[in-house]
Amino acid sequence: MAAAHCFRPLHPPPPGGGATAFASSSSSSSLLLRWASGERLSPLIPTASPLHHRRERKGKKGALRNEVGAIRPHRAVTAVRSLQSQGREVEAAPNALSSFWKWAVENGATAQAVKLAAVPEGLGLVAQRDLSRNEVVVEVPKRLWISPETVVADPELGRLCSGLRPWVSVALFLLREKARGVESSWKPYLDILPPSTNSPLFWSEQELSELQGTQLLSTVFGVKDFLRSEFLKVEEDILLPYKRVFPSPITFEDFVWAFGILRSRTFSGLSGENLILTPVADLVNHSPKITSKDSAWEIKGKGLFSREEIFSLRTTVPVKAGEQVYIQYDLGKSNAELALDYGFIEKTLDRDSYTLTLEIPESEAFLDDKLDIAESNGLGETAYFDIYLNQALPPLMLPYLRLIALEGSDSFLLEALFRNSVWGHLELPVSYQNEELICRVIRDACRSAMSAYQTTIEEDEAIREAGSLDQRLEIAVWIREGEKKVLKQIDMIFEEREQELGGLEYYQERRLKDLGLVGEEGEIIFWESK
Ligand SMILES: C[S@@+](CC[C@H](N)C(=O)[O-])C[C@H]1O[C@@H](n2cnc3c(N)ncnc32)[C@H](O)[C@@H]1O
Repeated sequence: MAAAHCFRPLHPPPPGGGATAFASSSSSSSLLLRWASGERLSPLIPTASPLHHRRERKGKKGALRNEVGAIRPHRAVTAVRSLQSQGREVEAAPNALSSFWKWAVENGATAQAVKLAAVPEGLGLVAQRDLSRNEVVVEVPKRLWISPETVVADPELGRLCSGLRPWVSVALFLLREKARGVESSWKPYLDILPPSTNSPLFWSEQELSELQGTQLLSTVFGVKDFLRSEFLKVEEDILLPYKRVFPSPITFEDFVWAFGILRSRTFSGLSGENLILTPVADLVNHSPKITSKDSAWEIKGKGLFSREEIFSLRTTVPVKAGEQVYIQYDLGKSNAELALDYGFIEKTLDRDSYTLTLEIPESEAFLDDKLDIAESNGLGETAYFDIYLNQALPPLMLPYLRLIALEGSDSFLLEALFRNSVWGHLELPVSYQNEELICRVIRDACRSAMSAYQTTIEEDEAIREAGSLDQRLEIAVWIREGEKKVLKQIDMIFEEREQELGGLEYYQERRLKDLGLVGEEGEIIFWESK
């Protein structure tokens, strides 16, 4: 199977490349569904990804005693000959770790009771003593951050990169510094960065083929396509014309690497202009066991009189000596998002999701009215609904579906007279015909999406249970199994609904009850004179 021979557009076809839209079999219907996930993720991609649970704003929490001792380089030097990165042995210069710690300390980084060490996740931070919750473990002064400000202050890149998206300018900074080799003052940091992660952005065609039929695959194609167009722009405007600044060629793969580094190493809430790489703090790994919503980081002033900002990383749970300090990267991310951003998944079912994309077709006779109603309720011509395993459907989904499916004799609800009350009506079944249509279209779409996968849920389970999977294959199997389970769940919800259609109460019946013309059991009420 060659799934990845080309990148798909930002609006990718549905999983497996089948038909994009599903018109209902009713010839009069214009209900249109589009199934894809890439569309929503991709336009947001330029902002580097959140790494950890969001703190409302970059907080300057006033002066804080610098209570941490300097990192002593010798503490960091564990016997690491090669860094194990995501199951792959990555050759690292023997002294890379110690050089990195020495460099970080010389530039003002401090750490409390943690050492840098090789861990199953690559590199990580290991507690040197018992740590309580909320203890500061790493502090990184601003001069060690790599941010859009760093680029602006750069004598060569500052001018060249003005006007670029913040993440693109930081990516170019990383690539320029990498190319400078020993000339770069950032070399010790660049030397410990992994050459890739297990994000599907770095997978081979053969590895990607294991994702056949998945939304994640569509998203990967969409992101790659987006990255390619960004790369072609910077190549034309900066890389080729300014050979003096970029003497050696920068490839698309280099650009994807820089993007992957930003995506996997920036903390939640630090995106756009606030995007920063924070060497040392960015070595902290994620644990699914940490479910605390407490933020692990803040930005504050260093010392009582210093104005310099520092990035401060804390524990969010107690940690025993010798154990790794972990944080929760983002409670709100699905497994597909975790895979794309960081190259791992959580083996918990509540991260499995499927994004349902619904669209009011442009050909729709009542497009303006439907759009007006959707917009008044915080939705648009296209709406995305993340559906999670074992969770109820998003509350706005059914009203939106009923709105798209309104036609024929139900169209009176679109009249201006109903504008203030129509959403309330759409929250409940409108008519047998309307409700049946949405059930049929959703179930058809589920079946069509399911047919695009090359394995069944049972086959994936068997593959997983057989064990000893390569990490990337394990991600692929988990993702495709999870998506199918969610699709099956959606199908079952609408199957049950289909069976209930005859017993549901519809708009006209509710209206007659409101007018007192029909009783609770549907019986006609007569007014008889005594
Ligand atoms: C912010 S960096 C953490 C430092 C990283 N381990 C290193 O060696 O540079 C995030 C990356 O660490 C790895 N990582 C973090 N938590 C992980 C986990 N729970 N399972 C697998 N990999 C993890 C992933 O490669 C992820 O992209």
